This record gives sequence, C-alpha cells and structure tokens, in this order.
Amino acid sequence: MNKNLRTPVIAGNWKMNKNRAEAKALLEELCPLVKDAGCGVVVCVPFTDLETALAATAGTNVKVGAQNCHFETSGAFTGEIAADMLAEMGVEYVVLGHSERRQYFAETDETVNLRTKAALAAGLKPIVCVGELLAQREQGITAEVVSLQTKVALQGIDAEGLRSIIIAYEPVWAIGTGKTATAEQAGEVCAVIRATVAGLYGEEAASHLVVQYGGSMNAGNAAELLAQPDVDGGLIGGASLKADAFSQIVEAASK
Ligand SMILES: O=C[C@H](O)COP(=O)(O)O
Repeated sequence: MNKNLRTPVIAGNWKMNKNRAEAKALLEELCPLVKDAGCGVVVCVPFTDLETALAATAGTNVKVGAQNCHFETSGAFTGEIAADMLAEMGVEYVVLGHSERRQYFAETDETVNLRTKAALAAGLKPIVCVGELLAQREQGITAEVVSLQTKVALQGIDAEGLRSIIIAYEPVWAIGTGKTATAEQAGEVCAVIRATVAGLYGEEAASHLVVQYGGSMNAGNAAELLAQPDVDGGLIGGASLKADAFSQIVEAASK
C-alpha cells in the first residue's frame, strides 16, 4: 500500500523518567532541533510532567501525550487518570496497552480496547501497542498474536475512530534490550497489522493507518527501519530521553 498516503509519526515514550525541571530542559533543547520536521513529533511524558510539557511545547510542532488512561470517565479508581482529564489539559495523544502495562499491571487486550474507546470518546489520539513475547516468536505465532491483539483492541471502534488511532508494533523482546528487530522482521509484522486492519475496515482505511515500530530504535538503525514500506514511524523509549538522539530519529523519518 502506498506509503505516501501516510505522514510518519515519531513518538517518544519517556516511561518513568524526568522530573519537571528535567522535562523542561529536555524540551527546550528538543523543540528547536525538530522545528522543521517532515513528520509528526510527539512526547509521551509522565503524568506529573504533562503541564510542564504542554507549556514548553506551546506554539511548536511538538505534541504531548500521556502514557495511559483509565476506561471510566470518573469514580472510585484510586491512582487512575481519566481520558477527559487529559483532554481537558490539552493533551493530544495517549499510549495504550504498552507491554510494560500488560506485563507489570495486568492489562489485557480487553482493557486495552476499553481504554482505546474511552480515549477516542475524549478526543484523544491513542497509540495502541501490540507485540509478541520472545517465546511466541520462537513458537512461530507472531502474526497470530499481533493480529489478535489488534482485532481485540479495535473491537467496537468504527472507521472514523480508526482515523485517530496509531498502532505501534513493539516486539517485547526488543524493548529496552538493545536487541532491535531486523528491518525485515519489523516490516513483516507491521504489514500483518495493516492487513488485519484491512480485513476489518477495508484497504482504503488501512492504507491511511500509521503503524509505528518500537523496540531499541535509535539514531543508528532508524533510517533502515523507517524505509520499510509498512513502517510509518517509531515509538522510542531510551533514545527519546536525549534531544540529539531523538532529533536524529525525527530527521530520519523526515526524509
Ligand atoms: O515505548 C517504547 C518502547 O517500549 C521502546 O523502548 P526502547 O526504545 O527503550 O527499547
């Protein structure tokens, strides 16, 4: 499918890093470096940094995202944040279903689906993460796992909702390990995701879907990964914590 139909998006996932002063300093260094980016640029920061990030990126092309939201709009859910609360602040994106949330906080395909629907209802743009475990890759069931995660995440979401969604393919074995999927492996699974979405919504809708790769993407390997026909950007962990490394990935996606 024609890659030119899609504008790549490079999103940094800071995970549980950076206090407010550090966030401000990083964004003040980053924003000028990426001001002419030919791709979308997003930083997904800890909840406590959202206000700082919104202020530091105001008037720039850098968009702000959160790293999760709850699926209810309010109520007795101690420690949780509702999608509306994020939207009301001016947050635009939200990472959902990250493998660290699935692994350490018992999130499931079903709750990822609920969170995705809640995010859309609040007007947020979800970055929905899918990806196989190492054991699943070794068993040869990567395509089935990723396709199932994608289908469940999108259940009950119409074509209009899909237009606001990014799907990030993150092989769990490549996250924070320094082990990157080869460009071919990344391209192959991103193509599976697009084919799954085409099966649900049709080829036209799938041809506009942004599918990111995430997992040890860095300034050195970004260009090769992003050259794959079905890889439309990246969800960057470690390399998003340094302005120069992150801006080099943005530059690779802008070509
Ligand atoms: O959300 C980002 C991914 O988990 C990738 O993290 P990483 O770039 O540190 O491997």
